[in-house]
Amino acid sequence: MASSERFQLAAADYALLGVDVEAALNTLAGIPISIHCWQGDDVIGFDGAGAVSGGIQATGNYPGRARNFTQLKQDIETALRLIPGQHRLNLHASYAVFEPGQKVDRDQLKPEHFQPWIDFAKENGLGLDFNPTLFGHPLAEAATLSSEDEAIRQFWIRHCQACIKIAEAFADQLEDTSLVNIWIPDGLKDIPADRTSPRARLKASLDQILTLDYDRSKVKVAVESKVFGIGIESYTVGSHEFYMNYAARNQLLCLLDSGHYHPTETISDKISSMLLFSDELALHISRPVRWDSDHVVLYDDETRQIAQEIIRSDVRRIRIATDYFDASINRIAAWVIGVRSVQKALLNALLTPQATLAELQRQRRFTELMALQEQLKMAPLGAVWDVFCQRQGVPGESEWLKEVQDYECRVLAKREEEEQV
Ligand SMILES: C[C@H](O)[C@H](O)[C@@H](O)C(=O)CO
Ligand SMILES: [Mn+2]
Repeated sequence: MASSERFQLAAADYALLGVDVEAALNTLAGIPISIHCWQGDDVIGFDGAGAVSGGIQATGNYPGRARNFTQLKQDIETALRLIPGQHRLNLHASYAVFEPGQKVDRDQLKPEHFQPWIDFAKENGLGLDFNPTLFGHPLAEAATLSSEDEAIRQFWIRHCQACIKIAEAFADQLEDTSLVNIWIPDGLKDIPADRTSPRARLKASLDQILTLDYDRSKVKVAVESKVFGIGIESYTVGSHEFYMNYAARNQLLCLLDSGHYHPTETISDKISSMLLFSDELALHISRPVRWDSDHVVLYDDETRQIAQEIIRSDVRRIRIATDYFDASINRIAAWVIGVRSVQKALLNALLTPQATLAELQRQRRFTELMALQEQLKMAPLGAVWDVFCQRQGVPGESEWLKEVQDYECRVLAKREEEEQV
């Protein structure tokens, strides 16, 4: 059966449930995802300041890692051709592009070091988001914004302020707001004697960062918590309670990463609570497997639940980003699978008869609610997704991988050969 016929049948099925498929497709086309640049090179960056650190790890050794701006840009362009819709690019400060001999340390970064990225964003109609990089650097070996060493703490404060100014340049040049997300790896391997002092120093550091004069209508600052990391198993300075309170008191965005909570704790359950108290919320959609392992996002239960909560709340108040890094598979495929999975989950949520389900819950008709929720799992989502891809000019489910494999032979394999010469 032709895809258009399958689509017509699917649309008719959804109409019986009271769902308007065309409206769902229009909404989906307008939801940007901030795609993390760091999947392309295993979070290494270009500034050569140090290997990835801070309790995060990209495991695997798949050939073809991007080694420089030109390669990473080419890989991102390839992935974008296989991802439907118009999106954003999420950069880390460690991806600054320096002219030969012009390298500066992270506290001295300026917008000019990101001009090639801004130009790239303009060419591709992308928004830009940003992250100070407080890991993979000699001054991040112990602690950063919570450091006992005043010189180190000030270095990272300057770095964060520099990043806010860079994001302001993104916003100005792209005429679009930019999110700056602060995540730090500070914590302790073993049982602390003093939990308060590092948190007090982190609070003072954030306060100092925010004394910077910047345009809050253009740059949105977010803070990202974590329950633990490798090597900091016993105590994380930037805990959820710390940042949730800090964000609320300072009108910042709280960023929820799906890998940063206890294994049975889900961020899908947090979205509705957060939005009752904040105008906006930021998300890192990841896939933790037993720990914050940053596996590629799949169309799995929690991703679907997150998407349901985004759609049931207000998608315009939520800044959605991906965050994972898998070095064991083709990195372009990793981007494509992860971002398309988030989009499929959003489509599924948009094709859900939300009002009917909510009414069943309100009337406490839980048997019917459960039966309908199960019925919906069999709904013909795939036929609608294929047409979405077609209309957006990207390959469908059974077609995109061929293009990645072709790119692997033409481009990625050559990188390995060049590296060996
Ligand atoms: C590289 C990112 O900034 C990092 O993944 C951070 O967002 C995080 O989630 C750390 O676990
Ligand atoms: Mn994250």
